[in-house]
Amino acid sequence: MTHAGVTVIFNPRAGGNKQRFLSSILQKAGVKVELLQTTHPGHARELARKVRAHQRLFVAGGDGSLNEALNGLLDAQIEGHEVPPLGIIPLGTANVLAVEVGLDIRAQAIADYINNPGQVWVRPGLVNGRAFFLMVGMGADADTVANVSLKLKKLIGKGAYVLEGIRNIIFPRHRDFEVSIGREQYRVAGVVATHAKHYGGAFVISPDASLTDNTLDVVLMPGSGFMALARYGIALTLNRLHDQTDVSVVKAERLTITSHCGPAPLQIDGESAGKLPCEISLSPYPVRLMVPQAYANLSNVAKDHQDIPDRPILQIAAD
Ligand SMILES: Nc1ncnc2c1ncn2[C@@H]1O[C@H](COP(=O)(O)OP(=O)(O)OP(=O)(O)O)[C@@H](O)[C@H]1O
Repeated sequence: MTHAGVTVIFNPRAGGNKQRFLSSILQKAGVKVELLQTTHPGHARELARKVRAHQRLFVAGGDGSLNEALNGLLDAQIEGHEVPPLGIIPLGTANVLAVEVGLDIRAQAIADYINNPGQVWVRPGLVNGRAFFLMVGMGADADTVANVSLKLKKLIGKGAYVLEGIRNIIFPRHRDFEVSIGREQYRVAGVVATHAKHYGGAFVISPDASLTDNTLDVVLMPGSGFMALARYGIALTLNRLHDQTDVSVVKAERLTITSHCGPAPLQIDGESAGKLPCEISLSPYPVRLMVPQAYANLSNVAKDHQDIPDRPILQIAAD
């Protein structure tokens, strides 16, 4: 990759303030960066929209900040601009995208990645017009994200999600959805449409999913009782959710989901955002994601094997 200027969007609230860790990474990388600090939720989107294509843009924060920056790039693309490649400096609580692409979280490894990233093309997901890199979910997971105590998250990090998740298994709020994929209809208690293998950290939700595929894996969970929800939760922590006998994983480019239990919340890349009904598809605007070299090489080997072109095929006018 050529040595373009580096812009870093930093969320000082991600994962508690990790400014010192960021300074140490940038010092080790030895690059001069333009550092843009967010001052409010949604700010990363505004900042990313203005970063031009000749820069390399890194988001120092969690998956939520990365999602905002991704949406800023989508805004810029819709306005007709070329956009910069996007990378992650993982400072958040769960950092699922960093886990997905195998980015080591030690300062020196991140510094090496900043200086010498690989690159893959990704067609982000779109849900009701909002872009996502990782996943969109509804049911116990979205209720958990919507109701997690921010005070507790500050104190115990991911543990706050575990406690709220258990509460939502015992006292489920929303668990009756209808998923339409092509001509098929599924009545389920929970669903996650994922572009990533990983979920909630290092848990594997769908081993066949890939950020660089032109499909999403739709994980359908029909069981709505306490025992079923508890089993799904435990199976997820053992990376075995996908092979529960009542769970199915369907590959899809487009789906719609409606609620039979009122205006249920959505979680998008781990943040609570919007409510059902929703339409999910893949964005016609691909982005360049900066990843560790090993991940880029593996993706390219897989592409050679499957004869997939370098840049994703656009389907703007299709179906
Ligand atoms: N200056 C700020 N003050 C308050 N909130 C902010 C600020 N900048 C960004 N945010 C918000 O912080 C939220 C959480 O950020 P982010 O996802 O990056 O960190 P995290 O939640 O710790 O990590 P993860 O998503 O990996 O669990 C985002 O929704 C974002 O809108």
